[in-house]
Amino acid sequence: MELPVDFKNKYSKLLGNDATSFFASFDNPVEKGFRINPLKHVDQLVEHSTESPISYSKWGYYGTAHGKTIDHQSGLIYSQEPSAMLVGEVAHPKATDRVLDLCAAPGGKTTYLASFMDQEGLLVSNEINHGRAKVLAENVERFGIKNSVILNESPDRMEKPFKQFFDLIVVDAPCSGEGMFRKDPSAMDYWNVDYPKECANRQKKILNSALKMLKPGGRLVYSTCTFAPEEDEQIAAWMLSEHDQLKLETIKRDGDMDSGRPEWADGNPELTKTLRLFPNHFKGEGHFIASFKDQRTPELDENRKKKSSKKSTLDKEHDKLWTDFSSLFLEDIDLFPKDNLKVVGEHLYYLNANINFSKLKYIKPGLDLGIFKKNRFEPSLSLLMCLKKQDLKRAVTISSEQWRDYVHGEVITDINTDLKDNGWAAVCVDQIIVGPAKYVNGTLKNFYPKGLRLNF
Ligand SMILES: C[S@@+](CC[C@H](N)C(=O)[O-])C[C@H]1O[C@@H](n2cnc3c(N)ncnc32)[C@H](O)[C@@H]1O
Repeated sequence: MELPVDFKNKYSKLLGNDATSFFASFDNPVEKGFRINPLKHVDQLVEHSTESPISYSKWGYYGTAHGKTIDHQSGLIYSQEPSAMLVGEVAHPKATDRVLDLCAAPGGKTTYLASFMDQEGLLVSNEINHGRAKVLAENVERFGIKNSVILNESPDRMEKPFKQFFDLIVVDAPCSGEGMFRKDPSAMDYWNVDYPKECANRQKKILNSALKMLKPGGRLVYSTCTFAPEEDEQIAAWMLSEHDQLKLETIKRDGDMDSGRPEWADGNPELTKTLRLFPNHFKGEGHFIASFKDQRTPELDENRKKKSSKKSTLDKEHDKLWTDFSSLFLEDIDLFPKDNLKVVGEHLYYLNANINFSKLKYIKPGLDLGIFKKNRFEPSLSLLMCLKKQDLKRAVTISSEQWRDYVHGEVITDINTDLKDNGWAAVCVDQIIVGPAKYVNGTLKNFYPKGLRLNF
């Protein structure tokens, strides 16, 4: 790979004897990986092998994730480069935390964080770029994250509505992307020797906003996919010197992981608590991670455990349509307590938190359960994706050959089911829920979203 001359000069100086193997590693193949989604509670993948587990990731495996498969399309797996998995591991939220993923698209870190949270707590995923935020929403939908909000905001506009709100914030910052040169050589096109400094200025702005949203006592995990000290150790050093309340937490390292280099910043020995991944030492792309803890005493938050009153906040008509649907479709209608439901436009959303959306641009103000259409309720793919088969009263199992016809958008005719009445059904392949359909006189009318349909 032809690396920029200025890049080679810079890292020859910084790395000394190690520079030769560092540059040589850019000619090695990219390491691929995928993760299993624990929210799906499915024991076995259909099309992927789990022979090569990644030691430091609870859900990670080496190997390629294939897109046009039941595993991927139903959210059983998420394709992620092995180094990026470590960011989620370091962040490691508690199930009940309020978590913000501030630079979230396409959703690699968000889906990792959700894996720890077991559908509890609150996960707000924000992406500044509208097109990328839409992709993020699709990935969150497929992964089946129940307690999710997706925003399309710039971090500074979030400071006020979310003042000291989050227990954990992940800033997977936009960066000069040097660690991705091998995976995506086009990242070299906009690289120049001053680019890391420009990125560092933007990172400081994003981090200042993030810190305003962090609760006293909270944690902030910062990561980049670049080798540039300006965006890595120097940003960590700046965080410590500008914000007295912050301390670095030691990130546990295996032998092939490097620590941050104090001498590449202000010499503060604390910086060895940060983590660097070099592709000539580690089986993955280049990454940097720092984990900060706010030292102040957490304030008690009395409003946190809002108890469900089972009282509907919906108007009478919407309440009836949802109740009619959910009592026929779900084993337990309290999976979505009524005081956490709200109608926005014609859509019904579930959200287990009080967020004032009036000044926020959002893609999804909660889990999109479905849409009200003239006297009926139509369930969404997002609703089905966050359920387990045992949550359902109405499921129809099809074969994996029929699945190809289903995601292609066809009516499924040759089915074997105990269902007697026509109406909504979840389409399943074994234990895996793959999407919605309407059971009509022995056939399945296809409601797989048009925008997601696949051609084989
Ligand atoms: C490294 S990527 C995030 C990857 C993501 N966390 C994942 O794991 O899939 C950085 C993201 O920051 C977004 N971004 C760019 N400028 C930003 C800004 N000023 N504030 C917040 N985010 C920004 C980019 O659009 C990009 O999606």
